[in-house]
Amino acid sequence: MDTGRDIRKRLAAALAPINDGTARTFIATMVSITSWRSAVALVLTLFRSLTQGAQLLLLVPLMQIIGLDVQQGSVGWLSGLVSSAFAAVGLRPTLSAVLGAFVVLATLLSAITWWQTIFNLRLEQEFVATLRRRFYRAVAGTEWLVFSKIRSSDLTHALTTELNRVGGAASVLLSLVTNAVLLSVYVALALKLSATMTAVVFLSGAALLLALGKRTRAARWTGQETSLATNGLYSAAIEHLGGMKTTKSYGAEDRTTRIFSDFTDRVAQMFVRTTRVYAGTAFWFSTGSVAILCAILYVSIEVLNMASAGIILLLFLFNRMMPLFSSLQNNCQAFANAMPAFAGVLSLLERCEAASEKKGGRPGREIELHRHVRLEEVSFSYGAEEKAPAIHDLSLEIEAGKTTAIVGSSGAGKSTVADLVMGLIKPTGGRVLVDERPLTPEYMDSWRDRIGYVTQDTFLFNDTIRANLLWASPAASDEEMERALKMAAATDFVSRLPHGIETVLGDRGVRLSGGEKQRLALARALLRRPSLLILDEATSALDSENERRIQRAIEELRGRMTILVITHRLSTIQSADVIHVLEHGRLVESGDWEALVSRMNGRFKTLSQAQGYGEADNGRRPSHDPRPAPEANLLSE
Ligand SMILES: Nc1ncnc2c1ncn2[C@@H]1O[C@H](COP(=O)(O)OP(=O)(O)OP(=O)(O)O)[C@@H](O)[C@H]1O
Repeated sequence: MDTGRDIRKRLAAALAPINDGTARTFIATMVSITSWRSAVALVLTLFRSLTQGAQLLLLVPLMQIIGLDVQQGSVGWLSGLVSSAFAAVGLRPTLSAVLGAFVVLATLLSAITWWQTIFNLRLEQEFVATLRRRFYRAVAGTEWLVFSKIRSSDLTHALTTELNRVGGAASVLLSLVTNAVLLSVYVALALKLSATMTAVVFLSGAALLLALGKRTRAARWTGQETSLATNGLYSAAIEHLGGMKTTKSYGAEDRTTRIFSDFTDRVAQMFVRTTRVYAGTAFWFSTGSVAILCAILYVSIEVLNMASAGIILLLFLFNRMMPLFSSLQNNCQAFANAMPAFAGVLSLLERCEAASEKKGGRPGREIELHRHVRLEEVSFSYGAEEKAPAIHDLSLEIEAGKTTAIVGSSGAGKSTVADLVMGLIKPTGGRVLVDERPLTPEYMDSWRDRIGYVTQDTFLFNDTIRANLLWASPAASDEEMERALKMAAATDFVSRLPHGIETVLGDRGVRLSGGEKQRLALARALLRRPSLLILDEATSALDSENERRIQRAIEELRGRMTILVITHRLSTIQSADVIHVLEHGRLVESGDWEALVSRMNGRFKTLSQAQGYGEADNGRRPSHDPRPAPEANLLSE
């Protein structure tokens, strides 16, 4: 036989899935976000439960009216209570008064339920929206290096599906509290009627809960598996849709469809399993409830010889209580099922918050670029697993008002230098200085405000061109936008679009060609009138005509703006004031074009010759088309 300790242990095990740290954190988070609204929800629940209890009590005068004896035992006490309530409002418990009261209470109950439904839904949505905003802010504020190591599909999955499930958990929790309060009201009434019978029902209910505790654990397991399966489905969907062109060109549609189908099957399987757990529970509860109700009837009539009014009232009460046990069990399962989603969101959130970029500082911490950006013996490693640092003891200068180029083979560390200059990553050794001021967190907002950054991987919103431009510089006027578009050689194609600057761009700007997108991204950067314009392979998708136009525009900016060009293609940097050549994260050569191409056996000279720049005219005029197919780029190793 189970000892008290055994039962306590089993009870703790049954409740473990909803009573662990995650559940406690969930409740604490929900209460802290919804604050006083949680208290209002509780008060509404209490009102609703009391109204339902009062409605049930109206059975007592009704039984009296149809001729049952309601004066015996505890029913007599309840009958006295109801009569006093009627007397308090100056009525006698006649049939019409009782039915009238019933209608009033039913209307009140419907009104409270209606209000509670909307209130709880708002509460749930507010909770999820706040959590979602907090999550997004944490993600956006995460240090670049940490962010770049998190799978974007994990973040998308957490922000969408998983946070929806967390919202579901909030709703379940509210319903769990409602059911628990209602059950307490019924229990209080039942105790008044028959302590013995209530104890029997409670023990039976508890026994059922214990017996089905395994199912709550199963619900948590299916919850975990559902999180994994939907996460897999998300990343597969994102990867497969993003790579559809490659898939088609490889004729691999069937293969990717098969991979995708596996994920889909897994998700379907997990949902079926979850429902099976719920359905099993419902089966055992309804069967158990009937058995318990029969036992109650038997004991009340045969053993306790209870009066008929008491039996009817108890039957009504227990008939309402048993589904509440079942609902509680269901709530527990659904809550346990959603907890892995919350745990996953929380773990990502904590990871992002722990790696939050410490920037912002005090107002007035302005930084200006008047003289130069200087890298002083800078080293940088992406992680302990890296064999050699990405940047090694690098010292170089980006002079204000000049155009500086960084060239080098693929993986030489060019983009890492740009990230260091922007302060997106911190040197593991050495310093980055702006006008001899170390680039520390308190200057970061001011510094980034002064940067225009254009990459090869252009990112445009699914919105109008105007909105895309204003995103970078919200106060820009129409004239400024036009000027920026002109400087980026984008005026022609924008004016040819159906609605000009008001044209809505498709998903990631798909309606535009790669070169058009790059020109818009450049216009957006120029609109900020940056002190430092960083072009990281920014003209890689442009044809020679547009590249020349942009180069001309950039040349017109000379002296007004500091420009850092990172490129494979030497055609874009012929007029750069200084060219730095990187190799394996080290600086191997620096100088202007003439100086570098005239250096015997110089690395740059070799590179320029490999790209078709001959001896004639100081190696400026390519001996053949300097623009080979990108994959044949001769700077790549
Ligand atoms: N987020 C990252 N995590 C780990 N290693 C990285 C990361 N980004 C870059 N690296 C590594 O650092 C080195 C320098 O990369 P970087 O992107 O700066 O080179 P790059 O010269 O810009 O190359 P490319 O011209 O091909 O863009 C490479 O070996 C690369 O594998």
